[in-house]
Amino acid sequence: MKNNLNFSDFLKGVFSNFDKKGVNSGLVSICIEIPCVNLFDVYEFFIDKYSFSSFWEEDNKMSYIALEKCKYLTLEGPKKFKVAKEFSDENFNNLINLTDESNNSALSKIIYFFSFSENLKKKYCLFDVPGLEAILPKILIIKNKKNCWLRINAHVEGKSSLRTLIEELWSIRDQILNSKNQKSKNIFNYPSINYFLNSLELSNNNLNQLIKKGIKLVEKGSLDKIVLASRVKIEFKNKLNLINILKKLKTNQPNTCRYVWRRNSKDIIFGASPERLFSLRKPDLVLEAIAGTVSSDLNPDSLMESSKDIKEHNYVLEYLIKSLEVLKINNHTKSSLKVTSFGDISHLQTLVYSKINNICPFDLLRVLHPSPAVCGSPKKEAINWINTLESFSRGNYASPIGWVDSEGNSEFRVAIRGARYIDQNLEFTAGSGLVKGSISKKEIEEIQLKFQSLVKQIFLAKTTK
Ligand SMILES: C=C(O[C@H]1C=CC=C(C(=O)O)[C@@H]1O)C(=O)O
Repeated sequence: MKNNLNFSDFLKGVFSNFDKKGVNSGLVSICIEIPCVNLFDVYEFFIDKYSFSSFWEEDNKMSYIALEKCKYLTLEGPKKFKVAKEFSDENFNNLINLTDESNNSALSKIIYFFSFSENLKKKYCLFDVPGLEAILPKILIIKNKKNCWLRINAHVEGKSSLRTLIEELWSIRDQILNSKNQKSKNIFNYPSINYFLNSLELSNNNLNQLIKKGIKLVEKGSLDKIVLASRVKIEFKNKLNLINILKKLKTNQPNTCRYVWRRNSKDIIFGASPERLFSLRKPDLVLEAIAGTVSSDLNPDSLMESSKDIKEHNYVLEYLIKSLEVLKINNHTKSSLKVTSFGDISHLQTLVYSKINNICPFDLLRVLHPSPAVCGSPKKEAINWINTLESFSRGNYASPIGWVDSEGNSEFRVAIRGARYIDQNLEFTAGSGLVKGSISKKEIEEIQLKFQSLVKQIFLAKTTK
């Protein structure tokens, strides 16, 4: 059925559902199952054809490519989670589903990217990002294990515009099925890895000062924990081989979520995040504490004996559990502490499981973000110190990126281990958690390790397919 689906039968089915809805116009959503495809082939084929796109890939879980915006909202100011919820409610209420999909993975989705915090630096610059971007994508190509779907959302006025939309869906379906045979012929001519690494070295001086100030704060007891970050900008005039970077990240950084938010060809955020903020498959909620770091080249099990790393980790874990209490979620269980490898880097990890009924993803976001994994403890004081000490506005670094579906299921990651390609530069940001007992040399090495783990994948992506 997936392969030999017939256009006129499909058209008839959608028209008949449209008639049953008793409307003549509105925001419609149409979905078809398609044969299993390789998302990299598909993304490579479409990436230059659409200005906006987003990519999301988790190992053995639902993954997608979103192309073009059907509905779009951006916002500044403190009400971003409330407004994000309103956007979600309004669009999912209005969306007229003209096809039935029994599989949850295929449901309509709205995708979100928030900024870390309000821009308190008050120095608005050209490359600032919105506090909230919420997008109902026009096209969604979804994959979960061996199953794939294509979904299209658009406003239609009457049957003839619905027919045009179905024809467009059908044409995209044909292009997806042929995308494997149409590889791009771009030549990617990257600078050498030494060029990247030298630029990272140059950032060391300022970083040293920053980390020392952070350590002083926690040693004095002004804060229990603070996560301070460094930003390195490298001129990058070449075209970015994003697909190969994603392939490298998938192979070399397992257990991460590979993400892309491509505002247009000149502004692209990408990375591979190890940090899940939450996963909600109603009623099951999973929170994840990831903090405490070691290079996977060293003995990762040493983390289990590092009191400094365990302390750093426990601030995150305690915060997650407190957040559940704030939301009046009283029952939870937690996994035992373990070390998980994400490629070059290993972290301490604890999972927190619970069941929820009436709590929406935006309540979770409001309470959970920013956790001490990327901010500190106490939260307010840590944010103030971050704004005082870091010389840049974090923008989307360390902020929630994810999706919410029409049933309220949701998944959010923290946008770390990434870079922003902007105005012919590559901008890397990475940080490290400081607690009593942190040693500045080690924290700087940790930040360098985080930079290098991504730089390596970008460099490796320049030639190999
Ligand atoms: C802040 C970052 O990592 C966080 C996530 C995991 C482990 C971390 C740590 O051990 O310091 C950080 O809290 C970053 O990669 O920029």
